[in-house]
Amino acid sequence: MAPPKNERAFEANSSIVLVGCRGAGKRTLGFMGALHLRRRLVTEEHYFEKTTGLSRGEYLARHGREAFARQDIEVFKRMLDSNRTGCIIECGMSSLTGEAQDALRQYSSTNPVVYIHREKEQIARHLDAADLQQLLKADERHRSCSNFEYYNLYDPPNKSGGHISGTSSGASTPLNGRQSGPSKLLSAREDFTRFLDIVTGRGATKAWLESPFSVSSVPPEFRSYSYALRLRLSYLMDMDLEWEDFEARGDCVEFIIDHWPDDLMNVIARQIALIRRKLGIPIIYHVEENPRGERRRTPEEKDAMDADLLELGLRLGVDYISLDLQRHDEFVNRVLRHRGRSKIIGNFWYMGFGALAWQDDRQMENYKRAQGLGCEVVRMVRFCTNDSPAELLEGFKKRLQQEVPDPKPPLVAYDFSVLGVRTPLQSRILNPVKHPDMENERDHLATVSTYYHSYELLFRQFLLDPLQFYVLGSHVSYSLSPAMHSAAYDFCGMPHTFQDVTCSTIDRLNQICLSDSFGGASLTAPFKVAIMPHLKVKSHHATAIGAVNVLLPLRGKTSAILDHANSRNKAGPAREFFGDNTDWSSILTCLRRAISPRNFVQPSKTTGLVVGAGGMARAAIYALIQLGCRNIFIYNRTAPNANQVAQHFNDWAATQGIVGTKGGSHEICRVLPSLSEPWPRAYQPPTMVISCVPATSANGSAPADFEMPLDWLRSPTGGVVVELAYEPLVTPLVAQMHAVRDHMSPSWVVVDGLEVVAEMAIEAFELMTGRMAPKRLMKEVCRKTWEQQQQQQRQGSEMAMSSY
Ligand SMILES: O=C1C[C@@](O)(C(=O)O)C[C@@H](O)[C@@H]1O
Repeated sequence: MAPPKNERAFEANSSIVLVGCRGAGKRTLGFMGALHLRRRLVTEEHYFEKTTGLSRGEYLARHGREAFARQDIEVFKRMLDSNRTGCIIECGMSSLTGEAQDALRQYSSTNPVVYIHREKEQIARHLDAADLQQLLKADERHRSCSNFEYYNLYDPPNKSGGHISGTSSGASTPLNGRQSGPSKLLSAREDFTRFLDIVTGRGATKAWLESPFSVSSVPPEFRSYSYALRLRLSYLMDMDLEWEDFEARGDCVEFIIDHWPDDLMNVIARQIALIRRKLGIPIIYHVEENPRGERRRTPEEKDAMDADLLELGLRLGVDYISLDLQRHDEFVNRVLRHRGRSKIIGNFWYMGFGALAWQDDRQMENYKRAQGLGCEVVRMVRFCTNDSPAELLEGFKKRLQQEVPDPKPPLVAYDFSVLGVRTPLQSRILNPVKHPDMENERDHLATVSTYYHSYELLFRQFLLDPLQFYVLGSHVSYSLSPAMHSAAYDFCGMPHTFQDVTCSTIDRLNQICLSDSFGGASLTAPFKVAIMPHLKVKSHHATAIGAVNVLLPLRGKTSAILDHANSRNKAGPAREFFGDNTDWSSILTCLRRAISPRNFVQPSKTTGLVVGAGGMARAAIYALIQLGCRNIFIYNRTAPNANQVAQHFNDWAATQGIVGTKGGSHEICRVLPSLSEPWPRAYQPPTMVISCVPATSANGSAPADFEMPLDWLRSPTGGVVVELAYEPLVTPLVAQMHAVRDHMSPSWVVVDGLEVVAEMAIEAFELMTGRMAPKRLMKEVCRKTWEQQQQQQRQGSEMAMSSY
């Protein structure tokens, strides 16, 4: 049976329309979205004024209500019509009228129309109490004229200094109690830009092209092993764990709607937004047929309500929709027609006694039907007593391999009993798992296994191998990486080890890397640049920067990258290696997290300053370029080295068509020859400063002791200072910025070296193992280990003093 046509497959460049009530945050999101997608922002208000020469208020006052209404709808339609591609369109109050909604409904057959809504209390802050109820009621009508929905979760200013936000965790509190203070609206920006990547379909492709070994570039159904963390709505509404506790507990979340609280649609939208913000992993959206506490429904009632609930999942742009293929064709077809970019998991669940046996031909027919309908994954699950030996399922999988033509959608298949899934490894992908501390007596399917146990079992059954990982370089005995990575292995049930090995020759590095049990290495000086000519495969970023700090063995049996990615955590000979750079991405994450909305990068204005000219300075420059900064200054004590780095990036930028925004030469990097130079008057003072020089003496040279000349510190909107050194943690620059913040300008944010180094280890762990890192844990271990090292050093020097 051929699948019905997908009616929500839009061209990637189609303009995206934002509708919703006042106070929902459309303007801010529109602005962020336009920057992210590099599109033009069209606002209804501005368009009206541009078209009629009058503001809406003026027009109303001058021409009266009726003429205004006529003009308003006409301008509204013209705005949509003349901006069909390449824009983000923010609708104002007009979208509350019936005629405008009809126009939107029609527009939504070719373009994404996103209904933006949020917590009522947040909207109430922008409205009179009298208007509120009426407006909120009218606002719900936006659902019927849109085809996407975005819940704009409140983004509170960070008080504790430690929150998880999507793929990257927030800042922890530095030891002196000062916080770097992640920027307000950071999570909103991350959430919304990720949502837009889903709507436009550019997310996965981008991740894959840029860093094919990153966790997000291999979808869970294509990993060698993957696990779905089951989270029920009934549990989430009243959970006794914190969101942070769910970090790195599954490759994706299966969100199960098993309960219908009041205001169900909005509750679901909010929970999806929370899962995205807090865990940042793909979501499988599953609607349970018999929700708890509800009366038995007729089949017609079931179909109508469940189709609406599934439709909501599609509108929210979830990654996977779990679709029961045993439901009526009409029901199945409606979901398939509206699937958009969500992947379909075609389900055949046999829940009661008398489930079809694996050897029954109808099972094979079921699989083929799902394949014919274009399902991206097929999930076949059987309830059994205890009469189903493992060989039967294995036999089914073998038969399927032989009988069904390619391309075959990945299969999830397992038996479960009243005690849960019978053995956790029946299915290779999307096995159900639970959190170890989660009490949920209703969830038979997940009562047995946790992510930790399932993974540990893979190693115990020799499906995966214990490996050795390293940090390699000439000064690594101080490295915090071994403690962070080891803690993460323990957390994840991986028997790997991570050691620091001091070495400085390529021969020695080779010796280590050629071992069959070599898992990967973090590289530091002198290898970051020296290794480049020895690597056959490098990420696009590493090539641009000219430096590598993460090395992975390539053990795939074919040359396909996916095959190599799926050979991680396995031993064996490796003749080729892959190099990536997480220095730049960690700096970028820290900058993004700390930069205030007032200082969001504007290519034509924003200025960045990088101090230093080594490998890390290169990564910092690249991070600034990736953020959109086109005016970058380099200061280094030895100016010729800075000239060389500037030259490298100016040459590279020219090949990419990236140009500076000021001066005749269009160069993006310039060198500041001395600290006594005044800040060049043609440029704004920097709002992003990244210091990449040691604060203690290294290799016999004097410590850099860098501080910002006061003339360079005149940004009226403050900015961010990222200090990469953490020996000592309060470097002269950090101390200076704390003083500036206390006495001159509180809008400077300081990111210390431990925050960046923890981020580097987190990203390296994910590349090396292919699994999400337990970020909060790694950050805690980073600070604790550093404190212990400091204490040991203090004790050491006290002992040395007393022996005099
Ligand atoms: O600079 C750093 C920190 C590091 O050297 C460490 O010790 O953790 C590891 C390197 O890969 C990274 O580039």
